[in-house]
Amino acid sequence: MDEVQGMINEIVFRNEVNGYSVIEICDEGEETTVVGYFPYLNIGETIRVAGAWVEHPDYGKQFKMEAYHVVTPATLNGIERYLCSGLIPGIGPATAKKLVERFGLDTLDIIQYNPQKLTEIEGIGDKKAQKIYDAFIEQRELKDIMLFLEGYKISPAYAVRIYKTYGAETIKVIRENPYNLAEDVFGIGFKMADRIALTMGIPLDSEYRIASGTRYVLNQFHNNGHSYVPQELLIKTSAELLNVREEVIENILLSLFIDRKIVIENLDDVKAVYSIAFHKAEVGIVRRLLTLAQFPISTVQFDIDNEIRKLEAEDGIDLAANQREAVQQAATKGLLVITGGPGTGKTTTIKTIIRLFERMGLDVLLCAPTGRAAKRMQEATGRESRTIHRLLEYGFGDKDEDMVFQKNEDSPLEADAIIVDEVSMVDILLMNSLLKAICEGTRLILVGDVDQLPSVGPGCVLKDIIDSKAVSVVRLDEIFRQAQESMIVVNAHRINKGEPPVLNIKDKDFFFIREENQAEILEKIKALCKERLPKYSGYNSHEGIQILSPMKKGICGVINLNTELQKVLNPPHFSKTERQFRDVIFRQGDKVMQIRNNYKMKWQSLSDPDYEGEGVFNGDMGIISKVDNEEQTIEVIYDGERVVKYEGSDLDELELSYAVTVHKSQGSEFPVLVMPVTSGPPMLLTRNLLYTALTRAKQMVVLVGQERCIYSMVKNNYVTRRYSGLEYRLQRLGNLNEHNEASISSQE
Ligand SMILES: Nc1ncnc2c1ncn2[C@@H]1O[C@H](COP(=O)(O)OP(=O)(O)OP(=O)(O)O)[C@@H](O)[C@H]1O
Repeated sequence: MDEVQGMINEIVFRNEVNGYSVIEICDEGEETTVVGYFPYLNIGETIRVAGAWVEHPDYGKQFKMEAYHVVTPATLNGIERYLCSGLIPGIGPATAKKLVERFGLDTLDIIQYNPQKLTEIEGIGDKKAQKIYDAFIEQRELKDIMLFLEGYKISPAYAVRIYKTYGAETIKVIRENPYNLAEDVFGIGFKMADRIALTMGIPLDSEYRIASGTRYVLNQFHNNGHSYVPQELLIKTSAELLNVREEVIENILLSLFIDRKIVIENLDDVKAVYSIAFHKAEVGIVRRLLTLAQFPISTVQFDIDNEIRKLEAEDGIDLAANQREAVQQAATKGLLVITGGPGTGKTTTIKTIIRLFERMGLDVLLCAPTGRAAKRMQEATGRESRTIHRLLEYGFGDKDEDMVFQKNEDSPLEADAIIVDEVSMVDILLMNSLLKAICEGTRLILVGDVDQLPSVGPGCVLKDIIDSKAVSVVRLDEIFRQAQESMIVVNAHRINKGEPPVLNIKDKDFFFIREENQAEILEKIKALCKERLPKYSGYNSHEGIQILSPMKKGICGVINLNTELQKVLNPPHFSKTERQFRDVIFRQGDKVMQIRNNYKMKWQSLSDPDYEGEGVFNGDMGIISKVDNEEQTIEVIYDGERVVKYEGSDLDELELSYAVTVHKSQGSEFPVLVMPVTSGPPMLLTRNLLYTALTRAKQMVVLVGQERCIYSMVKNNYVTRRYSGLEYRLQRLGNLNEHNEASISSQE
């Protein structure tokens, strides 16, 4: 085996997922190309590589790495290049130069052992010195962890994620129980954890392995929207994954049940297996909903019918019979559900309910599951509306670091009425948390469109509540004349009933452009967004025009659409800085979306820099206003007002958002919507998805693709079944309560 040594001059190519890299190393002016799977690499570092010389047909002589180790940079040039390679936020080329000029070969030791001295450099204060120290230590730890994990064939990209979860504890946690990885680290499945465990010598039939694997399968079902899993299905799936007999799983389930790690319950004729949290949530929702529904609400002093008539006269509207019914019931019942499709008057009804409640002197709180939905509700009603999380004061608890809802059964919401919009997006955990904070006697009004896609999290709460018939529901089904003018509304209702949409009526708002293949669809969408739609609609793709796609992958999937649209809508320009993060380039001027709720992320007001707050939420869209490659930060302005600074791996939470998936668009509305319609997985291309997509548009819809795909989506009434016990429990307990009431009154 040969050996070469040199300082890494350039990383010519790197696959972040598996670590395969082509690098240039330099030793005393002599350059060598080295290729191989490097878990960890940094410009400026010197490496010693063992391997063999090979001849590449295109690139000539290269050194193929078999093994290598890193030699800490030992020359001034090496240290400077190492520091400004993008490794440490806060150190760019200028700072690196100053540091090396001042501290010479001791620079890295100073950072590691005496960071206070860094403040001797102009422009570095205490805060920045601390930041540099933290990042440096993090890099050192990360390097060790990457090398450790490489022994188990874990790629650098996963190694970073694992490190982000466990920090300096990583190696200890994995040695203790590698199966923790599957539960704790986003994107790591049981199989990867299992591979590590088996390599570490844990036997195939270890009880530990079987229990972890079975719980992992159960969690997978929860992640796919199920509140429980039928026992038989869980046993079968787990036995297949773990390659053991079904009896082994059956025994493990029993011991997990005895140890109170899971719940097994007979729901009618199904043996349902739940994780504890989901079982608690489901049972809690049922109890609390029925309590609210059955709590007597007194309105004797108030002539509600008369008051509604007065409101109608003042607003110059004539409520439809079921709208009036909804307003009356909202005032007289503890719990009411209002459901209806687009244009059926939900917002008008909510507004009337609020006005009536205000006249009755009731305190009303408004909320919705996402920031965008809450904002829309606020705009439509002219009253403050918050996200459910904000309403429940989600934040750090007194005792520990965990985030908790500060509003709960011990500190309930103080209100006479609470109106929740877009309830179809609320999952069982959030619904339970909300209900915990609502006292008996507070009126709860749940509003939503039951035909929308269900929540991302487990359960189908709105549908189950409605189908159970255990609580009062008012369905709004009349499309008002004003709404009928819109083909978006008319077509949404047609699609919901399984009828094909009517396309391209002159002077209307629903367009279809025929393109046969995906490459042409993509080109057409690019042209539409760049030229035609901005001219025609007055909006642009940064503001107002939104592309939705059913899929993430493929030519017309969100990932490729964003790459391609960025090229035409925000191309590189000498005046715009940019930064590559994993496979994405973030450029000044790009439209981006936050993809996770982050309650700790700080923002600053653009108009008043002294005004600050915390929290950026899943689905928030903004524009990149600054890319600072010296500080290694990216600034995003949300709603033209809140400035958020992303550092380092925060960028994991940011995506380009010229195009977003239909699932991500739930709860949002856009003036103009463009969507590719082309073939794809039938489980995805459903009526429900098309309906949800179209109802996001307010002024114009443009579908680009193949008519037959639209028709097959309309016909595809496949609704993924979600295992949920909510409807069953509501029915059973609701009936039981009714029965008890009836028997009590007959005894009286
Ligand atoms: N009783 C009514 N009489 C006449 N017009 C009405 C009535 N109720 C609602 N409308 C009108 O119908 C249209 C749709 O109503 P609204 O916005 O309340 O429906 P929505 O269900 O909230 O719709 P979307 O879900 O699309 O926002 C509006 O233009 C509204 O003014």
